[in-house]
Amino acid sequence: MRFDVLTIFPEMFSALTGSGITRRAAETGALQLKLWNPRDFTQDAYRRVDDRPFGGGPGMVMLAAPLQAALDAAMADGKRGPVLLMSPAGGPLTHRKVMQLSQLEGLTLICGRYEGIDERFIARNVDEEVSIGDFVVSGGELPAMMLMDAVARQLPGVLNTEGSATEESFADGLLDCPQFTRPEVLDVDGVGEGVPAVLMSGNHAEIAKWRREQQLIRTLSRRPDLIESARAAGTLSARDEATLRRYISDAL
Ligand SMILES: O=C(N[C@H]1CCCN(c2cc(-c3ccncc3)n[nH]2)C1)c1cc2ccccc2[nH]1
Repeated sequence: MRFDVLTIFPEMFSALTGSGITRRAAETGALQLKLWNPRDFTQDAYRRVDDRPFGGGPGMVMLAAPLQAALDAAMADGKRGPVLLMSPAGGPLTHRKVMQLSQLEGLTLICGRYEGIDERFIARNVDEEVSIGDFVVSGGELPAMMLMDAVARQLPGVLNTEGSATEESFADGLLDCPQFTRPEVLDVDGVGEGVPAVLMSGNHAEIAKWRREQQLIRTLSRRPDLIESARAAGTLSARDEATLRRYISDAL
């Protein structure tokens, strides 16, 4: 999948292509990233990408022209899917949205800085605004990298075990179960903490049952809204509902 990203800080994206799963995805070509710096498309000697806001007020606003020239160059390099603006005002990035985006051939992401982008550029070019949460960070770059990381994990061949992508948290709308690894007894402040016996049993049916129950219990206690969504989506089985009822009655 091809990502075209407009940013005045292209060097930030080495965090995505320089390590881990997304580094391997970039090396194998599963994830293709092309960065377009509006500063490279300025016409003035100072390579200006921002200016003072009309109407006054603090800070600076990103100029439309350099962004437009950078976007036009990206499009000339091959139109790739919708143009998304990373913004707190956007629709929430959810697992469902990530799955939808992962089906596309490509995406163009706009990363704003300063106090924002001239609205005329947004109105003319942006298909959709996407938010990673109700908070403001210094620029759209980190939100863009989070979106690309989440999408890349859903691309064929990116995760080692196919099961990971489908089994990971949110894939079935629930939070993840607790994970344990060696040592079998972990010395914490002189106290040996063990691992749930079922995980050491080798009984894969019982392990799967325990993990599903833990997912349900964790989700009910931390994100009950996700239980309602899963119920509405019809992804809770009769056994799941029985587990939830048992947990609730035990908690009363
Ligand atoms: O686009 C905006 N700001 C630009 C310039 C300042 C840094 N930017 C930014 C994007 C985000 C962001 C993106 C996606 N999800 C959460 C936050 N935080 N900060 C990009 C922006 C800031 C803002 C604040 C309230 C409502 C809407 C808003 N849009």
